[in-house]
Amino acid sequence: MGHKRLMRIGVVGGGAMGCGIALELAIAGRQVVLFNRQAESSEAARVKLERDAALLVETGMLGAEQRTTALARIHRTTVLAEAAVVQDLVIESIPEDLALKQQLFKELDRLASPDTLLATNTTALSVTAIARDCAHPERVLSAHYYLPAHLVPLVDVIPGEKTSPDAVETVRRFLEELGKSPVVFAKDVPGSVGPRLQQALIGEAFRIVQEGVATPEMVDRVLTQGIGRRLGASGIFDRLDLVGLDFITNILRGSGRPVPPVLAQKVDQGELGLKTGQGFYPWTPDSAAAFEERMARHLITQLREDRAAGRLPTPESGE
Ligand SMILES: NC(=O)c1ccc[n+]([C@@H]2O[C@H](COP(=O)([O-])OP(=O)(O)OC[C@H]3O[C@@H](n4cnc5c(N)ncnc54)[C@H](O)[C@@H]3O)[C@@H](O)[C@H]2O)c1
Ligand SMILES: O=C(O)[C@@H](O)[C@@H](O)[C@H](O)[C@@H](O)CO
Repeated sequence: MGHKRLMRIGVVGGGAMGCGIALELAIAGRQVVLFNRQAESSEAARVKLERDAALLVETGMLGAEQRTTALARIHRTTVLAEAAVVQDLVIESIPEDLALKQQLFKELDRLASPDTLLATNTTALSVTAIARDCAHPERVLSAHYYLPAHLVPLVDVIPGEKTSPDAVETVRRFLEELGKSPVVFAKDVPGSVGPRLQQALIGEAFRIVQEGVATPEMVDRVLTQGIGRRLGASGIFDRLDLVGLDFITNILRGSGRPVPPVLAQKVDQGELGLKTGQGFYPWTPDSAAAFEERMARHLITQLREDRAAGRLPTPESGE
């Protein structure tokens, strides 16, 4: 089935997330109407858009002329109807408050024609609940971006209980056209996957600080100079395959932690990761070497940048 190309987009809530979303849309040639309730917050959005665009130009991600054209595609308004009427898609990014979002979606649902898609950027609320008072909940879905929205590729696409498959597929394709990496999740589970993983990390970080094991600065250093560095090139399951599923099982057992059944089963079957050609992923010698090389290149890039910026000492040459 042919899917509608989404060219006119309303963004409601020009704060930290809404500005990044609007900028990326405009760079990709979309006409954007960016709604803020107050003239002051709309002016703050203008300043933020200009600053973010300037950095893209400085880093060579965007030409100077492209920047001017893109910013001109963003029309800022304090009139909600302008962001909702005659749009192909409206993306909501107002504060994380269910009653506020329900009220806004009721209003958007009334203002926008039934073929205008409505997306929420909620982090942890149910999209089904947000669409509760909409007459057309089939066009409401969640498109959860990550901060800063124009620089992090992942967008979680989450259908509500009544969202039409066509709306989901149209938004998924649209995000790909923008150069994003959309992942469609099957269930409307508040918090979906990324925020849930982050909350586990945040919870553990607080426990570590409260137990007096490390200061917040130490925790941040462990992340930025240690485990966080690798996360740009690997996830959890491919990394476990790299270190060996038997190895991680021994670590869990040694520290008195339960071994998840899916992990124990893999180890019992001799599926230990890269070294056996099968773990959570299948591996060939070539794909394993490519994975290790990609990781090494990623780490080299970060080392080089940190040393050049003086964030890490440059090692003695040994000459
Ligand atoms: N900040 C993040 O890391 C992040 C990441 C992903 C998703 N989100 C989600 O995005 C949404 C927005 O977060 P943010 O960080 O951009 O917040 P923010 O406070 O920076 O921006 C919210 C914007 O909405 C405006 N606003 C407030 N009340 C409004 C209303 N009733 N109607 C219309 N506009 C209103 C504010 O003036 C502001 O411009 C939240 O649902 C949040 O959970 C945030
Ligand atoms: O990291 C992000 O950009 C988002 O997922 C946020 O909504 C937020 O950091 C939550 O993950 C916190 O749990």
